[in-house]
Amino acid sequence: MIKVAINGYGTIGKRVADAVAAQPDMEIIGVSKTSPSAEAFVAQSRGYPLYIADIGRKPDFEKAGIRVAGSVEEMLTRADVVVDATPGGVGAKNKPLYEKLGVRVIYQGGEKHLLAGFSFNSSCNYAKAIGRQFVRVVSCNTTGLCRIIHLVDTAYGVKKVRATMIRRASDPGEIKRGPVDAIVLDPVTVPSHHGPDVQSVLPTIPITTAALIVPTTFMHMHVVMIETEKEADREEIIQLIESHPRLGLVRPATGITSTAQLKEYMQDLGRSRADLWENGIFQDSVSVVDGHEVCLYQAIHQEADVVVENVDAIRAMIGEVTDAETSIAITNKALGFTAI
Ligand SMILES: NC(=O)C1=CN([C@@H]2O[C@H](COP(=O)(O)OP(=O)(O)OC[C@H]3O[C@@H](n4cnc5c(N)ncnc54)[C@H](OP(=O)(O)O)[C@@H]3O)[C@@H](O)[C@H]2O)C=CC1
Ligand SMILES: O=C(OP(=O)(O)O)[C@H](O)COP(=O)(O)O
Repeated sequence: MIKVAINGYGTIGKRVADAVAAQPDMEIIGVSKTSPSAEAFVAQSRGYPLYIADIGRKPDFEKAGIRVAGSVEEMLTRADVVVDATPGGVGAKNKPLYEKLGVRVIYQGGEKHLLAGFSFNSSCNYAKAIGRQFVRVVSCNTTGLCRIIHLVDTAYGVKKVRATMIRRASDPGEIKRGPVDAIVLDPVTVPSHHGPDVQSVLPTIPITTAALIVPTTFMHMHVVMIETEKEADREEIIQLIESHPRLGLVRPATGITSTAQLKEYMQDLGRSRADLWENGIFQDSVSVVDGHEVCLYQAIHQEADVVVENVDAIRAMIGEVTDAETSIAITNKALGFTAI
């Protein structure tokens, strides 16, 4: 069993922990937080040993009725792989400790590519992660872009990509973030970080991205336009999406035309935390213009799509499963996840 520690048991960390615990070849040996808030109670109820960054705060946790297993450093020494899901920038501060202990670490998209020196997406470059000490799972939007661009590139060759990300303002529980009544250009300049981030996984893809933030919490929405080398065919693209384990089709018959309805659909399907792990590609939006430009809308659930990628990254770093298809199949099966 691969021993996994989650350093940072928040929005992403708590989901990765549950996904890891469901795998046949992995176990959670500990999760960490800095403060005794609700997620600490969740960790305790799930039976995950809880470690804390500042051991001097142990009495605060114990007063709240939360058992503390030890310090983060103690947790790290017991792990084969650490998933660092601390807030963006904290992972960089943790690196000297990881280097000192010689432990394998997966960073998240809030950290810079150079911190790990390798950016990961299961469908694009799984095998290149084998044996690495540091890997970065790219951000949620970048993950969604990489999945669809790689599919189209493999089928037709990609000449150029243009994508606009309409981004959710905050995660549902983040009460202090906005905007409440605005459309924010994030950033005002073009490209947004997503284009260069896609190139950190798919270096040969010419891509320009723009990003705006709107006052919602459910998911991001992408407008994607991909110019192809070879002539593309709409029905064939739909079939390719249907056979991809991390791409889903939002079918016209569902009547779903929004992120809100898609989230409700996941909830009603009984998905853990109503999570959409796959790209939610609106089938009716898939079009081919002039034979060489693939256009589509896709919903990306910011809290969910990177979770399954983290699980595959763990397996790749350990190197016992050497191909992406096998790892993806194990991950999906353990979660009971079949793309919509
Ligand atoms: N949320 C999202 O939509 C997505 C986020 N990401 C990336 O994932 C990473 C994590 O983001 P997210 O889950 O949203 O963040 P959260 O703020 O939800 O969670 C961060 C967690 O880290 C803990 N923490 C903070 N500092 C430390 C520390 N020094 N040592 C150990 N634990 C610590 C926090 O505990 P406490 O609360 O007790 O301080 C909290 O549990 C970021 O890089 C982000 O960019 C990627 C894709 C999507
Ligand atoms: O990885 C994400 O978005 P991104 O792909 O736009 O960087 C997550 O939604 C986190 O975004 P945030 O930095 O607004 O919390």
